Amino acid sequence: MPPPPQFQLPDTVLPSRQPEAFIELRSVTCGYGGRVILRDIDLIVPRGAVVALMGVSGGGKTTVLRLISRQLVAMSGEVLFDGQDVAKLSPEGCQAMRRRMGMLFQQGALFTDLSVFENVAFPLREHTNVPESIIRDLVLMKLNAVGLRGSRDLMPSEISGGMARRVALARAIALDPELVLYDEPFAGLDPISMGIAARLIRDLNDTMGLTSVVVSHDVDETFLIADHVVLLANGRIVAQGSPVELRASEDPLVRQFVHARPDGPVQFHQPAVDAGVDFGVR
Ligand SMILES: Nc1ncnc2c1ncn2[C@@H]1O[C@H](COP(=O)(O)OP(=O)(O)OP(=O)(O)O)[C@@H](O)[C@H]1O
Repeated sequence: MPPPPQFQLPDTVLPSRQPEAFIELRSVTCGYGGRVILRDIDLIVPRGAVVALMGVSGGGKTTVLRLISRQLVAMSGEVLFDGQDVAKLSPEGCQAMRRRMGMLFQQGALFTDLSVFENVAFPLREHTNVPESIIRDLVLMKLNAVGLRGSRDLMPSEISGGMARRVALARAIALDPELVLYDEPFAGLDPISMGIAARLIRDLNDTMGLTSVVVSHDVDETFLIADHVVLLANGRIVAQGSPVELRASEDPLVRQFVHARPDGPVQFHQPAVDAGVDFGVR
């Protein structure tokens, strides 16, 4: 019997569909005071995606957020925001770029002397001249989006930690950003509040047409909502892929991370002199 005909499709028949990059890091090396923290990093955050930055403590996750928001300038390489090299922006250009970002940083606590309403209104009053009636509607819409319209008159001291995080989220999206950067949005939350916060990040991303970058240590919550997970260790991206791909990975470092094992390629003990020497038993 003759062999079946072989078909070879030319490469051009199957276009390689690259997602549109909203944020892109190209060969970025950066650090603080001459100390290199991230070395030759390439990273793409596609428009509309939820991308999670995860990995060992001190691995440089927050540093990536600082690069994107240009609080830190790379030693070499490029950081592109919607195609623009952020290092080349004028002070006005940088301000305009930051207006397109919402940031929910760990230390971004609420103003304790302002009500929930006033906390969310703050960026609108700072950065726009919209009349009071419109500010009211915008604030109530954002509070509604995080489920706290009814809590507008409470003070930060009168709400739970999980609610406070949601108010901070409403404040981060007050100016209708295109990108939201989250630094450890689940830290210190109980499991239920964590689940609510995670769902909110995903829902707001999709309903408001945002792009989100989430730094997190919480594998379960983050894997539930992320499209793409980037694992950072020792100043490099050591793995990346969808949550499903990372869970299925056989790579020892990925396995250690996903299954929260204390030992593996990342050691629990930092380098130290022999314990016997320190404890005087040898
Ligand atoms: N402002 C700074 N000046 C000097 N060194 C810094 C500064 N900020 C961070 N570092 C150092 O850079 C490294 C990476 O810090 P970064 O906060 O980006 O890590 P991370 O992965 O977010 O850590 P964690 O998960 O613990 O928050 C750490 O070794 C840290 O000590």
